Amino acid sequence: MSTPVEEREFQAETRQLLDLMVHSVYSNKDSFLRELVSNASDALDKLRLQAFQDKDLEVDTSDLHITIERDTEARTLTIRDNGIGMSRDDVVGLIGTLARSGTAELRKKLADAQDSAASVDLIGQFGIGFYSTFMVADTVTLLTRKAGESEGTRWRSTGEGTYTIETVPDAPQGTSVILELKPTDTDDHLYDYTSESKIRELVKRYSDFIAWPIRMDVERTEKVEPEGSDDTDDTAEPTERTVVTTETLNSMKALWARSKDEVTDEEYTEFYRHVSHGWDEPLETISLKAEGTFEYQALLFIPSQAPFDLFMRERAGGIHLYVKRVFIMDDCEELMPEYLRFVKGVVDAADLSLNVSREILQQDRQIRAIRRRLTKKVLSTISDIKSSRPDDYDTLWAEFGRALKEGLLSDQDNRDALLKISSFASTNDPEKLTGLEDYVSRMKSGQSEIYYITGETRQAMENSPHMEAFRAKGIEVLLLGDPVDEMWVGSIPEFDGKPLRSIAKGEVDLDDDAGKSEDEKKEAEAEKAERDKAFADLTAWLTTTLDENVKETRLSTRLTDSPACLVGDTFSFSPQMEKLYRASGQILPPSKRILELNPDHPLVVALQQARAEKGDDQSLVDTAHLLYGMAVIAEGSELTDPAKFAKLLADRLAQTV
Ligand SMILES: Nc1ncnc2c1ncn2[C@@H]1O[C@H](COP(=O)(O)OP(=O)(O)OP(=O)(O)O)[C@@H](O)[C@H]1O
Repeated sequence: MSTPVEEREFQAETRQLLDLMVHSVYSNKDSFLRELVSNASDALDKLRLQAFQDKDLEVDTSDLHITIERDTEARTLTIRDNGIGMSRDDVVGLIGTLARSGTAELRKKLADAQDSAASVDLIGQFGIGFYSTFMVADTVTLLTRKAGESEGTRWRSTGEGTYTIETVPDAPQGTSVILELKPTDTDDHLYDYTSESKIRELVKRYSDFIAWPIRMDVERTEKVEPEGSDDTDDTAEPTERTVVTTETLNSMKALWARSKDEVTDEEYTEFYRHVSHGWDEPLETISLKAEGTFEYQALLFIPSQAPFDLFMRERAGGIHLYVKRVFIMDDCEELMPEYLRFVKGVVDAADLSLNVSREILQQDRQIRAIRRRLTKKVLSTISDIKSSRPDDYDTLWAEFGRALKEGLLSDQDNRDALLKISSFASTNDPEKLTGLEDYVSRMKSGQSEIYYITGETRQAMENSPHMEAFRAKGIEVLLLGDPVDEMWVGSIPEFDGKPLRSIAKGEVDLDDDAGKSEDEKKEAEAEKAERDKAFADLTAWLTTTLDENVKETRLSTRLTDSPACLVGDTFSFSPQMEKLYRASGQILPPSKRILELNPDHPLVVALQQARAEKGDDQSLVDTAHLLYGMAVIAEGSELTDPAKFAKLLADRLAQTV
């Protein structure tokens, strides 16, 4: 039964996106066909799988295919499939709104995009699938019926604010998208999409590998022998007639089953776009074939651009699983560790059941073996890119480094490989990142540890008091500024036999004892003991006075300019780590740290003298709290009671002006 035609409005952000399409400045308008064929192919995959899993579903899957129909007179192009189809609710949810995760992100980015060129970049990042039809069509009609349902849905829009939707009784199962084409305008990259040769070219270029036949009616001229002609009459000329035949335009060859030298870069790129729903180019293509106990083929891609949802909980998956060319699922998490979630592609395993479920996959020995091998292969490929294509490596690291570093925490087996392909900011260069091997090659003679500091910004880390002695002595320090760095760095003891050491924890000894004689060493020790003794009263008094926050006070060897700094025990949490834990809702007991004093700083020297003269005077107690507060602020941490600190400071300044 038909329902009345209902007119609805697009969501605001959908309208904005459509507006971008209708008035598109995106030059590759041809790609609408790839998007529609890709959707149709997905719909056929889904139907085949559903029919296999649900024996009660009454559908004919004997001739699943895609048809392209051209009408040169009416200037329409129709892309039809007999796949899974959509219910009315599906149409409203999937086509009428931007229902996918990331909508908020897209909306924000569209609002931020200053000009149309910037918006076009967003197309590459988000992929806009079905809406790309409005680049080439004035009006788009979608007629669809879901497998197993009796009624269909017709949706129609000009892409300008509203669409109409109605229930129709007579839609064939599957989906047809009918495009009423804009006039041809080659200057605007709008070609004649009713032309046989154009469609042929586009299918070949974008969709040749699609596993389902893409059929189109084509006209052929045939010679016809004149009627009544026989062998004796050779004067009669043969005439010609036009016949219409249906041709399959694509080769349907699974790209992953072909050897790398048989496939062009362009074909790989199009396949990558099909599996990733991306519009960018792959940075690297990895083709892999395993024979023997577990037979499988894999075709993997490292993208050149991170998807917007790389760090979102609900993100689009990466690896499609096939079993002997039959599509099984499009997000097979079991085949790739979480930290390599940006890798896209296909794995076609020979020995799995078509009925395989997620639960089975999680237990499956073969899947685990494939995952191990794929992980190693991706990491070794990144390592190759790092050594042979530094610019590509820089892109890769900028896009995916944060995700890769999660592996340092979660993937013990590949930790060394991951450390080797990782890069970090360092005091060695204001911009260029460094690898650990390079750091080690620059280590000073006598330096046995790899030094690092963690913090929220490069500036805060570089200006932290902990850095002073390292700067003065020209010792390189890695600047680890990602929240994920806090997580892994404490769990990795060393690289290449060199311990990783936080400059904000434990005691540091930067004095190079190697060149000293025994006598010189003894002399230095005696000097230190004497200084400790001279400041013993002050350090003990500060520990008691600041008891709430400080567990020990000692003289520092890491300060040159600041009066004091705070350090943790070697295995304690850093303040940033505590903040992360607290932000994630964990309850941590308040932690106390060690206050280190710079015995050469005038403030510390004056405080020591004042202590000797005034004892427990309240003004000295205030100075102690100010000293502690300054140390907290200088390392970039937050004061627990900033108002109290500000008041102490104001009172003190009032006495000096
Ligand atoms: N031919 C079709 N048959 C069945 N469902 C379809 C068809 N075309 C689109 N859909 C449904 O509509 C959804 C939205 O399609 P759309 O092309 O906008 O985005 P997408 O394919 O999910 O992703 P992308 O935007 O990255 O291409 C699809 O995910 C699918 O569920």
